[in-house]
Amino acid sequence: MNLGALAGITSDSNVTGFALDHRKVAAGNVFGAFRGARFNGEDFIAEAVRRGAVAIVARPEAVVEGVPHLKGDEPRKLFADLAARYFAPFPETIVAVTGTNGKTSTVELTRQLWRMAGHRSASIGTLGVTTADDQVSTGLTTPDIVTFLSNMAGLRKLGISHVAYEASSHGLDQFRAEGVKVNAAAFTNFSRDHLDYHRDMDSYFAAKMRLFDEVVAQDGVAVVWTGDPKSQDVIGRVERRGLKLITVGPGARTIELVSRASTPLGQQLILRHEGKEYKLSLPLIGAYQMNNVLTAAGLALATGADWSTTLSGMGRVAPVRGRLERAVISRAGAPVYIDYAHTPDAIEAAIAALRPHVEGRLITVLGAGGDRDHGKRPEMGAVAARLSDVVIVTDDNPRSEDPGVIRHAVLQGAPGAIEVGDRRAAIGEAIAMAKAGDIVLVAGKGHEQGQIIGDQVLPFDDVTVARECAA
Ligand SMILES: CC(=O)N[C@H]1[C@@H](OP(=O)(O)OP(=O)(O)OC[C@H]2O[C@@H](n3ccc(=O)[nH]c3=O)[C@H](O)[C@@H]2O)O[C@H](CO)[C@@H](O)[C@@H]1O[C@H](C)C(=O)N[C@@H](C)C(=O)N[C@H](CCC(=O)O)C(=O)O
Ligand SMILES: Nc1ncnc2c1ncn2[C@@H]1O[C@H](COP(=O)(O)OP(=O)(O)OP(=O)(O)O)[C@@H](O)[C@H]1O
Ligand SMILES: N[C@H](CCC[C@H](N)C(=O)O)C(=O)O
Ligand SMILES: [Mg+2]
Repeated sequence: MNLGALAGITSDSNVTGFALDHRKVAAGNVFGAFRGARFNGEDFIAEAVRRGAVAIVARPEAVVEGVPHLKGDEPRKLFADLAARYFAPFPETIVAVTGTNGKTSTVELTRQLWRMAGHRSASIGTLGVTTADDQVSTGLTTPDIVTFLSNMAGLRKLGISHVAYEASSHGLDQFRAEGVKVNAAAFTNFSRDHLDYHRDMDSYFAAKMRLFDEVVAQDGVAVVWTGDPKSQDVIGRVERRGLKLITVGPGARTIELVSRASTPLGQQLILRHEGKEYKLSLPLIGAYQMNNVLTAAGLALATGADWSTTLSGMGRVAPVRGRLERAVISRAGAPVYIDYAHTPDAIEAAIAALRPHVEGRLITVLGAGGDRDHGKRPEMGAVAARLSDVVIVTDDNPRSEDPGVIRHAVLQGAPGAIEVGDRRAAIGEAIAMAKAGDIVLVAGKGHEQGQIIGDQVLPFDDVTVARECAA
């Protein structure tokens, strides 16, 4: 593609791609030079040009010599828009989900509901790029903008018409998922996380709200879960911008949750839609999974699905990997659940999901990630201690930090807890102590396949380890 046509300048250069990292620049690439958390990409401009970059997208103040300088006050946004022109076309129906917890679950459930309605659908998020036939990991929840746009274009080439993606606060803040038309955007909930990256809760919330204020199309739809303290705030913004609004949850206008009762294998819901009541047997346990299913149903309706197809789809959803996944039943008869809870609110939601099924004790195994929000550690410990009968504090991706220091921080909130650093030993101990009627919850890693220690990723899968410990 011609640079002149792409960027609206005079240039005959041929554009062969887009690069964010100067080490990945190939001849003919447009290089985006951005200031990041660790490096200033502007320091690599000269090197990128030497490697064959045909244009540089950077702040007006940056120094660019030898090739056109495409200037933007928000250079990541400009880069995204140019890259989108290069990678287009994209799937015709695209929706995004934000919120502290529930994004992965909601995009995956949306993908399933679309599929059951006869569409070729995909999701992009923490689990990678998922289609009906395949799952490919990208390493991040919201991939970098080049990966994001090339994946979107690739999905369209595969014949996928519907895509749901996770918009993390980092991703929104760094313009990592822009340039495609977003037909609908959903809000799941808001609570503490990522205060290592965002200054405070207000700026964390503001980052998420870019999805509704700027990213979703002006003729798009907002889907809001009503059961969160921040829901009204989101609804207010959506109404001010004049977006169409779909609400789901308690007191909601579109899909109202009238009542909910746990059943051994799931939950029985009464829903109200357009004045009529419907009974739904949801094959997933836990209130939080119901929140995500209803939000996914809101997205399905927002993108043209009819109610009866959506309702019957909700009754047939398959579990999401690593979210309240029952790994094994121990020899003593205690079920062992794996859940990706890694925030205080998520620990509370995961425990609340299991409580109705506990006859004896709830034994929770948890840790907290290294190089992430420090303040959430004692809060996670405190929630686990308050709501469980036994707590075992262990390691969960210590990354560059001393694992003992992280455990100590979690234990500050859970003074009576048992400390077992090695995660396999901790899971083993929980399973060994569990009796019939007890339930073991192993929180924090869900679908993850590795334990990150320093720069190494050691193979580790909670589900497999739980099965091995129970064997
Ligand atoms: C803090 C953070 O979000 N960092 C992400 C961000 O990096 P950055 O822009 O700050 O990059 P930087 O390393 O400071 O470098 C600045 C610029 O110089 C460039 N550079 C850098 C070095 C060099 O030699 N040459 C070069 O060109 C970089 O490519 C970059 O463009 O942009 C990069 C590319 O888009 C991401 O890979 C990187 O994710 C890091 C690895 C990460 O761990 N991110 C996590 C915290 C994250 O994003 N998590 C969220 C939320 C999780 C959730 O709750 O779901 C996610 O969406 O996954
Ligand atoms: N609607 C919800 N309300 C409260 N907690 C939830 C909700 N949905 C999920 N959770 C909790 O959060 C965990 C992670 O869920 P999920 O992976 O869907 O969230 P996420 O927002 O994608 O997380 P991440 O920020 O890591 O990408 C679940 O295992 C569960 O413990
Ligand atoms: N997307 C989240 C995942 C956390 C998962 C947990 N296992 C951890 O390492 O803290 C993050 O990167 O903060
Ligand atoms: Mg996720």
